[in-house]
Amino acid sequence: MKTILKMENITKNFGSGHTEIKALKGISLDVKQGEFVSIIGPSGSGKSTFLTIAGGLQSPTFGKILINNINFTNIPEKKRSKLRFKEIGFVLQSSNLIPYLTIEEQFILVDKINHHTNNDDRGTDLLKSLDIYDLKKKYPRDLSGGERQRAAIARALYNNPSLLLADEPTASLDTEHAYQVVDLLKKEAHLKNKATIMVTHDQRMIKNSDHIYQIEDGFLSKL
Ligand SMILES: Nc1ncnc2c1ncn2[C@@H]1O[C@H](COP(=O)(O)OP(=O)(O)OP(=O)(O)O)[C@@H](O)[C@H]1O
Repeated sequence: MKTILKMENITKNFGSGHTEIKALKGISLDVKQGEFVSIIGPSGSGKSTFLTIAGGLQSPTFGKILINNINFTNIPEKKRSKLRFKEIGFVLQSSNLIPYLTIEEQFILVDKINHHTNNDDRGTDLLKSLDIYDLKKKYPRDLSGGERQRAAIARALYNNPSLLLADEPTASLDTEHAYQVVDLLKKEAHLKNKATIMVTHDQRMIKNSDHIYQIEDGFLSKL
């Protein structure tokens, strides 16, 4: 299977001098098509920093990132954001839905940006599999935190990215919906060949992952 994400010796420092924080200390990781990878670690260990760097939302201090064999670290920002939009789906802790669009309109926006025609079946399937189909005409502000989170997951998947990066996707969900979300992410990885990384501190969610890693104090190790 093709390698979708390749991270080589990634370091991230914040600040300088005696206040410098070394958040990531030389992390290397390959994720292939169809792999579901979980990363666990305590609060402050560097999980969110790792994920945002993997997706090009911030740059590493040192090291190299390749997405589908394209060097993500040294291309111009305009090209990087285009590639990011096409290839990467983010599920972030703050749900990144557009506040003035209904849930179904969020999908239409994705199509417009991509110059695609609307794939109603795909949108319907995703909303149904996350139990939020009946909410499709509502705005994000009218949903509960957990429903918003699931809508953000549906939108990230709708775009059909080759790499899916999910930061604590089950944090605001009850147990039943948490398992439902993880099952869907796994299914997308295995059946639709997506490289998926889920960062979580919930040990219950990492069962059946293809690989499990731990981040501790800025270091990544395989479990
Ligand atoms: N923009 C920033 N400026 C300065 N320090 C930062 C910044 N972002 C993160 N850090 C620091 O880097 C370290 C790793 O933070 P990060 O948010 O990646 O941890 P985390 O494992 O995701 O934590 P949590 O589980 O609590 O979300 C922490 O010490 C944090 O304070």
